[in-house]
Amino acid sequence: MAAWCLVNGTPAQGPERPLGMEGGGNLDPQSVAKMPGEMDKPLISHHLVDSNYSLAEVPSEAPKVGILGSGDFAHSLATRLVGSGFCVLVGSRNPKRTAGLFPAAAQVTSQEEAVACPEVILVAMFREHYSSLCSLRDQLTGKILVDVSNPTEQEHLQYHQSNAEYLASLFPTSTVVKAFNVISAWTMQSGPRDGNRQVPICSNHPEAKHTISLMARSMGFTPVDMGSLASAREVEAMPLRLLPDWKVPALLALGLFVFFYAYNFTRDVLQPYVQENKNKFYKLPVSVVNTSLPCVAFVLLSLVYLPGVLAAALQLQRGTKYRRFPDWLDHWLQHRKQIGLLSFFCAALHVLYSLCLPLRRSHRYDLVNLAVKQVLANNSHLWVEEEVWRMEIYISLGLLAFGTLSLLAVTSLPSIANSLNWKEFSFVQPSQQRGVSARTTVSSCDHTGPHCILLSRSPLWASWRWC
Ligand SMILES: NC(=O)C1=CN([C@@H]2O[C@H](COP(=O)(O)OP(=O)(O)OC[C@H]3O[C@@H](n4cnc5c(N)ncnc54)[C@H](OP(=O)(O)O)[C@@H]3O)[C@@H](O)[C@H]2O)C=CC1
Ligand SMILES: [Fe+3]
Repeated sequence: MAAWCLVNGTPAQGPERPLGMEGGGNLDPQSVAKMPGEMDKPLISHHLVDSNYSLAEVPSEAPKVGILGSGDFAHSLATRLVGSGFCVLVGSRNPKRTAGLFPAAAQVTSQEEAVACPEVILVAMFREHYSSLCSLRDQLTGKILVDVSNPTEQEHLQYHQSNAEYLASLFPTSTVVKAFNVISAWTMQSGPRDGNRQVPICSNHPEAKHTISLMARSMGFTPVDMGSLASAREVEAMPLRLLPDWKVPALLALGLFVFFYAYNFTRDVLQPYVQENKNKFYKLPVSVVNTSLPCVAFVLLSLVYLPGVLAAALQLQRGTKYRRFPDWLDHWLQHRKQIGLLSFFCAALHVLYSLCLPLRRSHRYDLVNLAVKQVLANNSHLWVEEEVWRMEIYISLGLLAFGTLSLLAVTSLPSIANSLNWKEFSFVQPSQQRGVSARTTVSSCDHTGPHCILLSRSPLWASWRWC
């Protein structure tokens, strides 16, 4: 049995640390959720356990959280909450059947018992079953109900009221908070990783929102305040979106690839066939693809830098930088990161394809044919100095260019970009510090320096925003 427990910051027991609980290790002892009415109790700041942790070992002062439902998400929530030092009560319609599935530290009981003590109840059920909880309305009065549900696409279109607002309408005497729906059961259980730490939270009650924010933080997530419960519909739509920012850049890359593929096919395959009756159709899967990829990469890379130049030219022409850009330019500026990463993707594919070229049988036949020709010509030493140098330099420059592009791509990862300061970032992505995006019109600013320039530093190919 492994447990590592810090009570008031003091290690209480042995050092084993279960896999997947790293998020809990980031806890700031001061930021752990304190439930209402528990503000003066000793703080359990850090509590990592494995699934064999028994209930008896959860300190009695641990903040209590109830979970209604015993499905996949309830199980992940319970595991994560137990690992973060909470005392968890799971309310099931059939506790005997489901008890064995939960960590031993979580108490699986009836729905009535699970909601009796805790001030915070996580409703891990589907919308259509919310009404089955109405019998608990009196017990839930004054408590915080956290709606973690995600509608299906069809439900999202069908209902104009979000799941959270629906829950609030069923329980008008409780406080409803929307949270955790964007986190998958797997992430919830294994702990937050880079990039998916953010938990949008909304509610009409700031105090309840604050409580759930602290709870999310103590579970290793980063709460994002989304305002009132009216935003719940937007929050529920988040998991339904499929790469929304990538649609236009991906279509652009595809369009460019089709164009260059058609051009290279006509030039390298069709033209020799028509004019010289040479069959070079074997080039379609590798050679033509490989010739098209760098063209796409180059054009995409130029499209990353072009809007910054256009924006600067527009500002020069207008004589001011404090006016909005046209919508098309603004969208273009905002999609530079995606376009840049697609450029990197095409360049990486080109490198791989190029490395595989000598593996092709056609290449081996070409080499053998060349050797035979040399023997027939009685030429024992083929060495064209210029060709040799040309190829050496070509490969070296290609690799250097790819290395530079990789650096741009790596520094565009949020975790790395966030660890760089302004000077470091502008050193790596120099031309981008002057990239301009001006959805922002700023009225109260002296516009004198970088402090007014940097509104958002989303990575990369640089969505640095200037006012
Ligand atoms: N799975 C995931 O990755 C994520 C899920 N969610 C949300 O969490 C909620 C639960 O999802 P998930 O755990 O996957 O679903 P499951 O189907 O695994 O679990 C749903 C649970 O609801 C409980 N329940 C209560 N009343 C009823 C009823 N009348 N009929 C049927 N079941 C009832 C059941 O528990 P019992 O029988 O013990 O009462 C059941 O285990 C959903 O709203 C989902 O959108 C959100 C983010 C991620
Ligand atoms: Fe090349």
